Amino acid sequence: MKIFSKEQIYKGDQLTAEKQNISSTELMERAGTQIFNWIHQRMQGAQVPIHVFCGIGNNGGDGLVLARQLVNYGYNVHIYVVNCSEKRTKDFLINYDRIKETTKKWPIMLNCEADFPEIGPDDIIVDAVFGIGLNRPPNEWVKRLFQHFRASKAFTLAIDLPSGLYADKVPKDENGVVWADYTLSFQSPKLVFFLPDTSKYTRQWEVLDIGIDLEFLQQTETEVELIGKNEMLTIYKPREKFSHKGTYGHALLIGGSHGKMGAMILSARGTMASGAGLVTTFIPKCGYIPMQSVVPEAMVLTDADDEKLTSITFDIEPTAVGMGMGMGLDQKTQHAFQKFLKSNEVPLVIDADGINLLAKHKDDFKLIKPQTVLTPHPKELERLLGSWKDDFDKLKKAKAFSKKYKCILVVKDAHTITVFEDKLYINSTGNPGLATGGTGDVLTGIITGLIAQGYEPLTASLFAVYLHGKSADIAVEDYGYQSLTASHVIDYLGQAYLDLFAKPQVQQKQEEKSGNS
Ligand SMILES: NC(=O)C1=CN([C@@H]2O[C@H](COP(=O)(O)OP(=O)(O)OC[C@H]3O[C@@H](n4cnc5c(N)ncnc54)[C@H](O)[C@@H]3O)[C@@H](O)[C@H]2O)[C@@H](O)CC1
Ligand SMILES: Nc1ncnc2c1ncn2[C@@H]1O[C@H](COP(=O)(O)OP(=O)(O)O)[C@@H](O)[C@H]1O
Ligand SMILES: [K+]
Repeated sequence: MKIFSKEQIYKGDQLTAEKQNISSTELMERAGTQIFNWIHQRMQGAQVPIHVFCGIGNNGGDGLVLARQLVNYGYNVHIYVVNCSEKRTKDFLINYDRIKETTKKWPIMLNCEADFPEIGPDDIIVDAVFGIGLNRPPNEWVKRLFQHFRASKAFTLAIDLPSGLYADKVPKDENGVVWADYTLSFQSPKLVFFLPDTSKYTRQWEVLDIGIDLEFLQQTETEVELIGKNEMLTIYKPREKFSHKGTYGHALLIGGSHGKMGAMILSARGTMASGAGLVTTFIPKCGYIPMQSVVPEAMVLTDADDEKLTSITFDIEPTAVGMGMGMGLDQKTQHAFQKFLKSNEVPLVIDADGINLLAKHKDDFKLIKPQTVLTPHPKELERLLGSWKDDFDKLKKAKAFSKKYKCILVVKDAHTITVFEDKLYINSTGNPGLATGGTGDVLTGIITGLIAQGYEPLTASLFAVYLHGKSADIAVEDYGYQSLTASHVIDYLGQAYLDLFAKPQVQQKQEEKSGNS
């Protein structure tokens, strides 16, 4: 799913109005009506007090359209105008007049803290104060209004995005933002819903279709994309009937050290489960027996050293290499790693201590070949890029790094973001059950396995991150967040593949009723 920028959203609105020959007021009517339909479908006329807080821009206009419809349908609605600026938009004013014609209970003007209404914990707040047009921090009293919302504990539904949140930067003061339970966003979700600094401002979100011009939606290239099942179905490579293990590549995994062989075992199992034809591991001698015993499907090559890697040499011809898992930072390992980077021509994934070694020897950045995949967690990313001011600064630095070295950066987090040059791909699967040792090693195994099978490195990264998270989403149903382990992610990977083609439950039920299968 495309995530449009603020500028693109404004352009889409304008183009839609022109092409569909409608006014911006009619588009606002559509937007507000969609919000109303969403609420009406769930509330069915229930008389819970609904407090609609409208700003003076178009977000406030949406709120007024909604409030008018709620009044018309007999809801218990209280309407407020958050009178924070003289600059009211045309469509706000039109809808302000319309609401005055609809009800004698005109909107209440809020000008300061003394005007704040009482809000009960079982009431509903609709936040239509600011949308994507916010261009400076709200006034102090408006910030206090947002805190008043939060203190009330009422269910808070934000329109388009929680007020006080910018579409393209991180707000400085968390008290100056509405903490929404749910956000109904027009046209596309906003990037800020997925970033560690700002995702806390909405627990859940949903996109409402307001009939923006289809051609515009399809043809506009966006910098950010949300990756879900639909995107993955188009890149999935089916297994051929007359195929054999040679068809699906030979993955080589390099890493491990005394006490950290588990990382390599998890990676190897992840690679195998991703569908690679053959897997070989290159590890220090001490890992030979554990690896052979736990992963009999994988072949093992060993370093001359017992405890660490000192010289990476092999006589196989891998189709993809994944390295760095549990590898350690010994100087001899560093030299072997550097030498390997210089000579390697095979598509490469670098993780964990591979990234740490690069970060310690920044001169080696130049050895990163185009299309190399790096999979840092936040701490490794910081070692690689230096510290950042906020999430937007982090993404800017990540894009610059990717552009400079033409590499793919898999920035791991609750919503992993894969960065390739100027594009950001946000993953939609995964859960906090993954916050446990070894899950990253499994991910590297899966990426390597997919590249070995012929997926392009970028596609392999996106698909692996998606499958890894999906597997955890399925496994968590059986194990819960606390007991989910990296091994479960491997065990459920098959379910994640199968889920790609699972029919949505509704469709399945309909087909069962009509006797289809
Ligand atoms: N396709 C879409 O997404 C559509 C969006 N619409 C709505 O339009 C919104 C954008 O509307 P606007 O551009 O009018 O802007 P908003 O209503 O989001 O924002 C605030 C308005 O107040 C002013 N302002 C900004 N920061 C302020 C501050 N700190 N204190 C006081 N005033 C401030 C701005 O000049 C702007 O006019 C969207 O978020 C959405 O709710 C709909 O009406 C129509 C369709
Ligand atoms: N709260 C979370 N929600 C979703 N995914 C998470 C969460 N925490 C961690 N993950 C995922 O788990 C993996 C952890 O990787 P990493 O930190 O490298 O672990 P390790 O080095 O122990 O293998 C990443 O894929 C990351 O995106
Ligand atoms: K809002």
